[in-house]
Amino acid sequence: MPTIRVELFEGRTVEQKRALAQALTEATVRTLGGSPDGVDILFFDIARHDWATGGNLWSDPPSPAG
Ligand SMILES: O=C(O)C/C=C/C(=O)C(=O)O
Repeated sequence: MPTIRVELFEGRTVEQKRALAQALTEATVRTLGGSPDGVDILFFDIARHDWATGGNLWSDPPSPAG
């Protein structure tokens, strides 16, 4: 069964996650076949101070140079 991990910044609402779970499940079944009951969606809320891109934490203010 396909299992999809979604790692995202904390703060999204249950309604947003419900809508995303439904959209991802529909897209998975449409693309791969099978049953919606066979698709698992796992959400992982990540704090901005636990996520870095380009060496910079998302919790830090952007540098003046961009
Ligand atoms: O929007 C989120 O929840 C996470 C976004 C991450 C990025 O935009 C990135 O890593 O570049």
